[in-house]
Amino acid sequence: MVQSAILGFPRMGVNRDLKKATEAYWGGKISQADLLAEAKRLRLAHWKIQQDAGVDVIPSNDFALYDHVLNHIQDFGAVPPRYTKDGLDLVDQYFAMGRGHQKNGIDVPSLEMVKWFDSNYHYVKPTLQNGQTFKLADEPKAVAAFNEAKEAGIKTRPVLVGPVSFLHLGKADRDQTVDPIDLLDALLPVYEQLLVKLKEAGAETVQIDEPTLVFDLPAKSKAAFKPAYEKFASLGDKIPKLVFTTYFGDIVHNLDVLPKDVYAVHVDLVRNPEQLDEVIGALGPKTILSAGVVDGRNIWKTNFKRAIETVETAVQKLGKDRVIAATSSSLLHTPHTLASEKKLDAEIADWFSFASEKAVEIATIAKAVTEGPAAVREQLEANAKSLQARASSSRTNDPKVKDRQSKVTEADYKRKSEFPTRISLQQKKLNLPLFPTTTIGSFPQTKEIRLQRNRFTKGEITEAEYDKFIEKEIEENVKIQEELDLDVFVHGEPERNDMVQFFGERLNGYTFTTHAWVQSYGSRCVRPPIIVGDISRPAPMTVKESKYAVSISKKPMKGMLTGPVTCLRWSFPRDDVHQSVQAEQLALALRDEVVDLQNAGVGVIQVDEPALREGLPLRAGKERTAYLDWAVKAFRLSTAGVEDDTQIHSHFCYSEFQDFFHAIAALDADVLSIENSKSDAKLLKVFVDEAYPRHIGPGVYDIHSPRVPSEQEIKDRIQEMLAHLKPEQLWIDPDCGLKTRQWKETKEALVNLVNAAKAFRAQYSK
Ligand SMILES: Nc1nc2c(c(=O)[nH]1)N[C@@H](CNc1ccc(C(=O)N[C@@H](CCC(=O)N[C@@H](CCC(=O)N[C@@H](CCC(=O)O)C(=O)O)C(=O)O)C(=O)O)cc1)CN2
Ligand code: MET
Ligand SMILES: [Zn+2]
Repeated sequence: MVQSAILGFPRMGVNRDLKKATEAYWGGKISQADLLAEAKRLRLAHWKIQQDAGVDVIPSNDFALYDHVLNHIQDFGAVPPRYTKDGLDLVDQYFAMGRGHQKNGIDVPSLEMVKWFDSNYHYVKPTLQNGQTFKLADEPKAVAAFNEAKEAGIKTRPVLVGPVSFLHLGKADRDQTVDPIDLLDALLPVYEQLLVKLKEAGAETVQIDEPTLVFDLPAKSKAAFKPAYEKFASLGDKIPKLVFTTYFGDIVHNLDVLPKDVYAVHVDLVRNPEQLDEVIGALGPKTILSAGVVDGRNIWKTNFKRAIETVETAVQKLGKDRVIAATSSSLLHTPHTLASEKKLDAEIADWFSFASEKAVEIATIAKAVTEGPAAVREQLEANAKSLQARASSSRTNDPKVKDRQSKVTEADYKRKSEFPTRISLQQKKLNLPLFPTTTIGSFPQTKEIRLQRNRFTKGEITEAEYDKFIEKEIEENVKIQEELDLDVFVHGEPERNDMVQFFGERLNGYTFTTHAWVQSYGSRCVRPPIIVGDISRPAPMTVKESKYAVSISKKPMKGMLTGPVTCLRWSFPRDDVHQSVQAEQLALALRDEVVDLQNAGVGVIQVDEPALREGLPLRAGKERTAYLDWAVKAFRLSTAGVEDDTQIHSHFCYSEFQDFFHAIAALDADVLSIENSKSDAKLLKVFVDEAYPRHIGPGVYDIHSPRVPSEQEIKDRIQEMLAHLKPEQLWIDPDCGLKTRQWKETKEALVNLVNAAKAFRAQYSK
């Protein structure tokens, strides 16, 4: 029979229960025992959902209190010494690595956190030492979770990040020179012990995630697969059978290192259906194919007909016992359940499927193949009807939008003059000092702000009352910035629930949800709005607040928008229209907003594109070139409508600019602010090597953690930057927006930032 399998389930719970519990624990409101009990309750609830849906293979150890890669860092004894020296207990040590720890005389920043492949999820980077040794934890989380499920009568398949991916996704610690992949021999014994323990606990199979196989790997990483999996093969029955799992791309270019003697190989056939034949051809003689046919990254109902055909194609070649029907990746990237959405238009809701619904889908698909379509006739018919209704719905199509797109010309992508002309006009108007200071946009989203917004959403206060409240917040933000003596102000974004959802709620062509939360990092979640049709702007979206902010401040005020590519990437996009078309529609809507802001007296406008880098196709080549072309064009289309003396800023909070520099330069933004504080100034080198001519503010401190950087630390950062950049092109700012921070630490950090900038200003204007 064809089994159904899920590669991972969202962790937050139906009401973001995990978020609430971890934040309550951090805030000292619940005990560690309470937190762990809540986590246990959630794991069990999530296994039950999958069991009730009829899923055959249910994952365990996909759960994490903060991040699953961080779980491995701790369980493998790969904790950098700065987190072990203070004697924190294991849970607090774990959170210290995730978010830093500054309490009772202990002061450690967090480990670096970066994007998980091309998703909006972030993982904690394994951060390794020269001569790193590994040691398996006394109670590895994978074993504990397996046993926990077993006690509840549920047999699960533990999930591990594989050794090659664990190392490849890691890095050498600051001042260390080790190439992580060289640590393979040191690491493998820990996997062996862990796999043996899982086998002893009763695990028959283990899902071993090696998604790095989808990359163009450096030779050393690629060569590491063979010894690693030969080692596992040599352990025979002492360890569970391995399901070698890849996702988010095709593995055709790396088939020469695909292990032949693993029990099963999983591939993502939603992203890359075309790899099916070649992968089958490269399987070992007994290896099972796990076919990823239900999308782990989007919320559209699965096309049953197509998914079943794909699985059947595999069955024809391999037989029913050598095929598993699975989700394409973990369902981590999808919301918990559609059942929570009480306000969605019924017509549109019928097009969606969230994690809990996908569990039913994958079980249905497996059943259809095993028992024949008659066994699930009703489900197949209902599915075909939904898909047909969506395809023919008038709500997806807007001829006016298409007409405007057809009229875009080359001139629309270009500013009136080149940068040197623009910057001198801007300088005349703005009159900024050397090393101008600014922030990235948002100020703390306080409990009070959320509460008032919640009351407004529920109709407990009127729009006028809510607007008044927001004005008061803006006023307060301006006052604080005056006191801090920053140079370019922001209004603070108090009116925004999220930088993407806010725009989704104001654009035609979008729909949005009330409960469809997806984990972004740690306890932080996003509610991606859903693009269902052609996009247009019915009315200005941000002008009211920015105009008000301008009217009450003596210093230049920066308007704040989310760029077209980021709006696209952090939404659930349509799957029936190419992403470039959706980006262009967003760009045209934003272009009107940019011009409206300028005409309302906003002289500096920041168009954030933090997701531009994350959208870069994972492999170099034609696809990447094409992406960069349309993504850069979308940004330029959204910003090029302004006069020369309007200063366009853009912001990027994900580093790794090496393979990406030319695209950033091609945006032609007057000022860039980029995340830098954790990347050891190395990333700046590319800006020097390429003689980047425009202005740039590499972040001087990490905002993801409540830790306050000292003035000296910030000065050291600035000094490092000056080794690479000219004083007249340097701006001083934090790494990213401050919405997740408390006011206390925000003010303290910004005081230090402004003082550091002033010290350099004094030094350089002598
Ligand atoms: N979309 C997106 N992706 C991104 C980022 C981003 O800002 N947006 N930033 C980067 C890092 N990721 C981040 C992701 C989320 C958050 C974040 O702060 N999320 C908030 C939720 C933001 C939000 O939508 N807030 C809503 C709803 C708030 C809420 O929980 N309301 C309560 C009720 C109010 C209360 O009493 O608190 C409820 O609904 O139950 C609002 O402010 O209106 C959180 O998890 O806490 C920050 C950074 C990368 N990716
Ligand atoms: N303007 C946005 C903010 O400050 C940019 C955030 S990028 C994730 O919140
Ligand atoms: Zn940012």
